[in-house]
Amino acid sequence: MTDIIKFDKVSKIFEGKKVIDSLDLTIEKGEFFVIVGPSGSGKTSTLKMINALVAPDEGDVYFENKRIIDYDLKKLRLKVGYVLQQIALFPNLNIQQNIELIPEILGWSKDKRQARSLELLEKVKLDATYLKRLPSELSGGEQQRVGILRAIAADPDVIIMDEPFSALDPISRNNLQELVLDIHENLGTTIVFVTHDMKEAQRLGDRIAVMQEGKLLQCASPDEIREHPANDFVKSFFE
Ligand SMILES: Nc1ncnc2c1ncn2[C@@H]1O[C@H](COP(=O)(O)OP(=O)(O)OP(=O)(O)O)[C@@H](O)[C@H]1O
Repeated sequence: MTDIIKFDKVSKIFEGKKVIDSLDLTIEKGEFFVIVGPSGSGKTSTLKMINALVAPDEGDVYFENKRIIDYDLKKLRLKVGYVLQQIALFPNLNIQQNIELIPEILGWSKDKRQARSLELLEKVKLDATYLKRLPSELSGGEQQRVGILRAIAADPDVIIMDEPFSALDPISRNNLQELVLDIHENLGTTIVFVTHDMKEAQRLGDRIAVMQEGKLLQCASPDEIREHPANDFVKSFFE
């Protein structure tokens, strides 16, 4: 296995408080990596370092063996698909335009873009009539499906997802968990997924990083954590 992302003694200070504390973490290519922890533990800040929305105050984050700070920002962001909790489709663009945003920036031809949109919609069981609809004409679960398609449309090297399903009802949530597992299995894309829900973490993750107050408590497979929790906090969080 090769590393795709590496955190090397990374700290972040916000308003005098160390919200990430000397984080060492390696994410392997093709892995479904879940970061879990209570509110305020530093999950989102950690995730945002991968697409340079947050910069470390100490240490370095590496992407494909190159320091994030040495990347051209636009190039980096094209390599990293981003799915947010709030459904972040552009409300005035139709579904097709939303999905084709990055392929268009990358200069794909119209035919290639359209073929990709149709292929992706089919993957999530939405028919071609959805192409011309506006986001407001879709349910929350459907919008989040399209949000995921937009993130994967141009085959990014990594998809980062920040609590993408927490605003959805349990059925949509379950369906979308299946969808990302399916995408992961079929495309083999590295996924870094933030959640505060340990059940979701166990269902999705090849490995889980458990954070508390900016510190990494344990990083291991779900089975390993279940069998050998690093401390009482991890144990109770897992139960
Ligand atoms: N831009 C910012 N300015 C100041 N403080 C911030 C900023 N971003 C995050 N923080 C603080 O850093 C700490 C960690 O926040 P972060 O969002 O990374 O945690 P989290 O584990 O993702 O939490 P949640 O599950 O509630 O989203 C929190 O105390 C938060 O208030």
